[in-house]
Amino acid sequence: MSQISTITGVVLAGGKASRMGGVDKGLQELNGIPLWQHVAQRLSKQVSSLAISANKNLAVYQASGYPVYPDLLADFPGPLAGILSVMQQCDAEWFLFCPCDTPFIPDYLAERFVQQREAAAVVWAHDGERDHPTIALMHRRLMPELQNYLAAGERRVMVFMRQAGGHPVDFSEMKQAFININTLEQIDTMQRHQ
Ligand SMILES: Nc1nc2c(ncn2[C@@H]2O[C@H](COP(=O)(O)OP(=O)(O)OP(=O)(O)O)[C@@H](O)[C@H]2O)c(=O)[nH]1
Repeated sequence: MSQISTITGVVLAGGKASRMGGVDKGLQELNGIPLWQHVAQRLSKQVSSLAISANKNLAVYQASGYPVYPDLLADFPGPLAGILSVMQQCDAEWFLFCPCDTPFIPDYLAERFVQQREAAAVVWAHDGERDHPTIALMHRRLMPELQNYLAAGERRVMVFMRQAGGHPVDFSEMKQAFININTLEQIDTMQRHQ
């Protein structure tokens, strides 16, 4: 993998899932498999180790054998809080973050991120239409900047990543792989149309 030898993949499963009525989104099943596992299966083939960021049902996630890192910042909700908390608990250099609600991510995410990173400390996926800032390859040297950003009351992922000198990486040929699931009705519809 050119200039990056090891990457820790992280499934982000620690959100509130308010659009699902507050259930644990990662544990909702699509075709009999929990959403987080769909992502883990695709991600684990691309990285040297895998971890899970979760805040509820920790024992269920831990039963998978992967390390599970809860958020350490109770007052800082949002994906960036999960990202920072993982970096504080896991000393890997490079992380490939991916939300638990994108079950069809490409199997060449890491490869393309590494190839097209140039010198950036963070890059994220762009599907040709939309940015996906929580699908991102990120270096731990951004930790202090991220800490300051959150401490200043900021939450927006995209704003932070641009400010940190990052850039999007194009995956427009695989736009459908970035479908994300936010409601239980969406899961229902997908299963009915298969
Ligand atoms: N660790 C952690 N992950 C989070 C947090 N908030 C969101 N995420 C994750 O970030 C990804 C994108 O989250 P969103 O869909 O924007 O938020 P959500 O809480 O999952 O869902 P909504 O409340 O319906 O917006 C998902 O994988 C979430 O699990 C958080 O506070 N901590």
